[in-house]
Amino acid sequence: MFVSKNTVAACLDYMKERLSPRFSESEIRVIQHLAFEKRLGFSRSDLMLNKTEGLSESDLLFFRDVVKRLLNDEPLQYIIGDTEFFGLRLKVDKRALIPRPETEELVHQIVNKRDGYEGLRILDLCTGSGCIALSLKSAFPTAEVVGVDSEEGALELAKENAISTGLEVAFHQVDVLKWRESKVLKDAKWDIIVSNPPYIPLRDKQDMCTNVLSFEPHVALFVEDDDPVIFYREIAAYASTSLLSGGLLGFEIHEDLAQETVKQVQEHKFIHVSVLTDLQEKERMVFAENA
Ligand SMILES: C[S@@+](CC[C@H](N)C(=O)[O-])C[C@H]1O[C@@H](n2cnc3c(N)ncnc32)[C@H](O)[C@@H]1O
Repeated sequence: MFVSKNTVAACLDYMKERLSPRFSESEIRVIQHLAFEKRLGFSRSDLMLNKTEGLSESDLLFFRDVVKRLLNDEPLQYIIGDTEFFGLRLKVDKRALIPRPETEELVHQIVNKRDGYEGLRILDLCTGSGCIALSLKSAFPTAEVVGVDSEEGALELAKENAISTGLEVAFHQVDVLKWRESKVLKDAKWDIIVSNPPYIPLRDKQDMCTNVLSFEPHVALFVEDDDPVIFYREIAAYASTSLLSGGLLGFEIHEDLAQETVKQVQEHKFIHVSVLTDLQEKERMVFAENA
């Protein structure tokens, strides 16, 4: 037994006591809410109103495991097993990167830029969990949406997310850096190409948190120090041949690499090239249109 009384209140106190050296009060409230929502389907108000309710032994084990894994630096989203992204509940696990709020901003920008368009053909390169592709399908129900990734595990997860959200997106295994050899990409034409590719130079590893480094797939994060914009160069080259005239190219980028990314795009004669900042005021997105 790890709490004196098996009640919701005692369990909340236990979580707070164990987590408070590492997490702020507001973070602990989020953790408590998500853990109780996952295990017992509690809303925030259920949590307030049911403090004297009893918990079973297996419930207590669940909450103890959540605490243990958090103290072992595992990201909360992997422990809970899902996350919310653009209003969709998506499964997440170590097969793919946890979708980030900045990426949600990228999706919002695309939706704003193409609001009201019908029958779009949309390609999401380096799709991971499928978060961008599925969000765009939910925003543009008449669109044909394709997501590609090099990793089998990520693609399995993306397909599971397509099933659980009921959104029809086709996912394919493609090495984006070898797009010239891809049957899926060759000869296809698109209205929108979007990508959040790996963009962290390996040298930045030393400054990164353990919960990212020890749990998230490195293939999703890192690029070689000597060519950190390799994905943008290849994707811009592909997009210049496959985006329709006026088609939109949208990238999430490394905050320090905006100008280098813009250069890759400009070399392919795109027009209306712009850099947008995220909510943290960091240069986070590049947009351009095919001439
Ligand atoms: C930064 S993650 C983005 C995942 C997802 N789009 C998101 O925004 O959360 C980059 C993704 O690129 C994939 N990737 C890495 N190298 C690749 C390659 N050569 N071709 C295609 N996908 C690749 C990784 O598997 C990973 O899923």
